[in-house]
Parts: sequence; structure tokens; C-alpha cells
Amino acid sequence: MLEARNLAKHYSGVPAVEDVSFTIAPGEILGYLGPNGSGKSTTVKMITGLLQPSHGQILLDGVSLDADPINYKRRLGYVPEEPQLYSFLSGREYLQLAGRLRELPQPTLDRRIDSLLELFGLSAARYSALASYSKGMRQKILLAGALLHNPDLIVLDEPFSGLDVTTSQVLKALLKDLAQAGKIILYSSHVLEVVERVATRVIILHKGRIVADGSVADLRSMMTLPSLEQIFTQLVHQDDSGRTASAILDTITDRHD
Ligand SMILES: Nc1ncnc2c1ncn2[C@@H]1O[C@H](COP(=O)(O)OP(=O)(O)OP(=O)(O)O)[C@@H](O)[C@H]1O
Repeated sequence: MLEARNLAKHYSGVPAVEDVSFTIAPGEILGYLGPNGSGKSTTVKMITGLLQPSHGQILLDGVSLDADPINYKRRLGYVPEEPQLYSFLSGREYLQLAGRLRELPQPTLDRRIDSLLELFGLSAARYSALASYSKGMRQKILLAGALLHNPDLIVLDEPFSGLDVTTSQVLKALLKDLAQAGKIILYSSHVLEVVERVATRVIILHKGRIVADGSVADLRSMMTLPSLEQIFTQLVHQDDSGRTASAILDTITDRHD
């Protein structure tokens, strides 16, 4: 069980995340949603141990991240929103590096790497430098690297970014299978349509605070709105998108009322 307890993060005194608490049980996929700047990546970075919270605690199976960061990170697989890959390494070398950092035995690592490269359709490019990979290919390598050591806690920040239709379908099915295998999954995204189909529970964040927490079905009945997109729009009081688009066009064409 992952528990985020009263998490807060302030940048130079300005709050980015305030009093965020949630738990994710094994087998659950928590969809973490919010508009730009609402604090999703800040939360994800705290959960992955990359950012120290200003307040609050993160616990995995009752043990605080601060108390045993090495064991916490051993159990974590993370797909970041902005990949920082060593562009001079080949895909295979990157996965070898990731697996060795995880201290996987070499025969296990070799077997898993060959199989994952094949399954993600990257076998032909396995010896090519990551610099030559497309955005989607880099995303697949990141996914493979995050899952290689069979982590208990999987944190994904916009994991579908750049993936083609077939790979997206595979990833959706894979997330469900991972949940069934008892993994704890936090999935941060803007793509409501996918979250709706994949997440077992959804949290909606607005200006650093949780404004909704429940299953998609609960949120639908609570809000009496048919889609997550409408619930999301209503909860975060977004401006009318058609009006904003039209105002942008007016600005660049100097069209005034
Ligand atoms: N390193 C930083 N220094 C100062 N402020 C920051 C920093 N990182 C984020 N912020 C601020 O914290 C707030 C939350 O940002 P965050 O990146 O967590 O949002 P987000 O929900 O992930 O946004 P997006 O959907 O655009 O990726 C924003 O107001 C942002 O400007």
C-alpha cells in the first residue's frame, strides 16, 4: 500500500501542492488528473523521491520513504514525463545500464531485455543510438526500463505520450494486467479518455489541492455528468475552450470586436 499523507510542496514559499493525501492499494490504478500547473508533476516527483516534500510523508507498506529510501527506490518503477536519456547509448545498452543499477542477475537481465525489445517492436533498433530514436521509440525504452526489475510501485507521468495506436492499446492492457498482478499504480495524465478506461480510481487536482477523489462511476453519479471530461471541466472551472481558441485567432489576426 502506498500512502501520501498531507503532502505539500512550496517553491520559494509559493505553494504548488497543498495537503494532498491518498492511498493506493495493490491492484489499484489511481488516475491523477489536473489542468496545467495544478501540481501533478510536483506530486509525482515527491512520490518518486526526486523532490523533498515541504510537509507530509510518503509511506510504502507503512515504511516512510525517508526512513528507507534505498528499499523504496528498489521497489519503484518510474516513467518520467520528460525523458533524460543518454543519447549516445543504444536502446540495449540503456536497458543493460538500468538493469545493472537494479542489480538484476546478468542472465535474467539479458533474457528480459531481449524479450522486452522484441515485444515493444524495438529489436531492429536495439544497437542504434537513442539519439536516432523517435519520440515513441524513446517512450517504449523508458517503459521497458521502468518495468525491467518487476517493481511493486509503478509511477507513470503521461506514459502514452508519443505512442502509436497499437502500442497504446498494448500499454492499456498491460496496465490492467499489472494491476491484476497486485502492482500499485499511479498514473498522472491529461488524457481523460484513457484515464477513464484504465483507472480504478481518479483524483482531480486543482491549484495544488484535491477537488475530487473517487471511482469514475462515483464521480459521474455525484456530478450527474456523463463523461469524465465534463466532470473535470466543471470541477476546475476552466474557461470555455471555444471562446479561448477564438480569442487567440482574434489576437493574431488583429481582429477586435
Ligand atoms: N522548480 C520549480 N520552481 C518554481 N515553481 C515551480 C517549479 N516546478 C513547478 N513549479 C510551479 O508549481 C506549480 C505546479 O507545477 P507542476 O509542474 O507540478 O504542474 P502540473 O500539474 O504537472 O502541470 P503540467 O500539466 O503543465 O505538466 C506551477 O505553478 C509551477 O509553476
